[in-house]
Amino acid sequence: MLRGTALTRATRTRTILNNLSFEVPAGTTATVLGPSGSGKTTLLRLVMGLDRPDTGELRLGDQLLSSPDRHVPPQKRGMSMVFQEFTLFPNLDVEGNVAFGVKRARDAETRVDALLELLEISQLKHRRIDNLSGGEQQRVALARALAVAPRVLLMDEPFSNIDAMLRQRLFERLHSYLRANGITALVATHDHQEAFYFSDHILVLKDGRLIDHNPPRRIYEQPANAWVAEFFGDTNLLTGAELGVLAPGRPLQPAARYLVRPETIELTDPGSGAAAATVAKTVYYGAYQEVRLRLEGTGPEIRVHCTGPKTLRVGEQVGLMLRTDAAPHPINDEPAD
Ligand SMILES: Nc1ncnc2c1ncn2[C@@H]1O[C@H](COP(=O)(O)OP(=O)(O)OP(=O)(O)O)[C@@H](O)[C@H]1O
Repeated sequence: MLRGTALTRATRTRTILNNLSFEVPAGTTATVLGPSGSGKTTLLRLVMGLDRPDTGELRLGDQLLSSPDRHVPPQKRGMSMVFQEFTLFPNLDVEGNVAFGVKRARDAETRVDALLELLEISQLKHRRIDNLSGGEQQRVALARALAVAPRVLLMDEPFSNIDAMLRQRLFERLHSYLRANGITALVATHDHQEAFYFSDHILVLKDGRLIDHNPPRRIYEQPANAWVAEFFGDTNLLTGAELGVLAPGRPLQPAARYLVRPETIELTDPGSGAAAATVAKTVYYGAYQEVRLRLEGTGPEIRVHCTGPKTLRVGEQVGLMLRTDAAPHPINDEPAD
């Protein structure tokens, strides 16, 4: 278990990490998600031991790694970190880079070859670093970090330079590899799709505070507040009174606000459903069509994601209702810390 307790890191003028407490169970992957400048890299550097907390403690299992008066140096933590800007050795080839920390191990060559294969860079084995693409260098950096068989792998935006198709494939393989080898991982990203795919838990950071810390489905369906709801996807934030129009008979608090995800609203033929609306705008996203609706009478604009072959057009009349299996989540606007 990697455990941070009340970690704070500040400069003279500002607080970068504010009283962070979290747990990452051994062998699981957690992503650290947040907008640019929210403190993700600082948290990873602190876990790696490249930076020290001003207050709080960091432990791996029973071992105290960091506290205001104790600091285990990075090379003694059994961790590897893949940085946002790659730090490869330009004078060595790909193999030399990946083998750097394991040269003396008996199975070094097999281990290096297996990692090159895992990350689809075997064909680059004898290439120089300085003529590789950004995505290729990223994979070399990842292979090098795994080669030393770390207990904990820290990755800062590890797939930012890799195209979507390859990224998906590498995700799957890396995920299985981490699981099979019992490696605990902490991955910083600002891409929520990447976080959904990859994580057992997501740590959501905003302005240096941990505002949500839960498995992906919980974060998407029952986020800590409206900001988290919006960061993780399109939202409708409706009062109980507004939502009641789409879901008659549901027990709702009229003045409370509810999160209603766009895919939990069903469009029906005009004249059917719970309410009537007109299509005000549509955007095509491939897997679904986003439709913005104006309810008859007054009321908020409603966003709906429609799948299937039917294309809706601006001005068209539709019926709509909350899906019977949807569970609207009451939203609390106070940060949950
Ligand atoms: N050594 C430092 N001195 C002063 N400010 C710092 C220092 N390190 C980080 N910061 C500031 O702390 C904030 C958090 O930085 P950090 O790099 O951790 O954010 P991030 O979430 O990783 O951002 P990005 O997604 O852009 O990489 C930023 O506003 C940054 O400018």
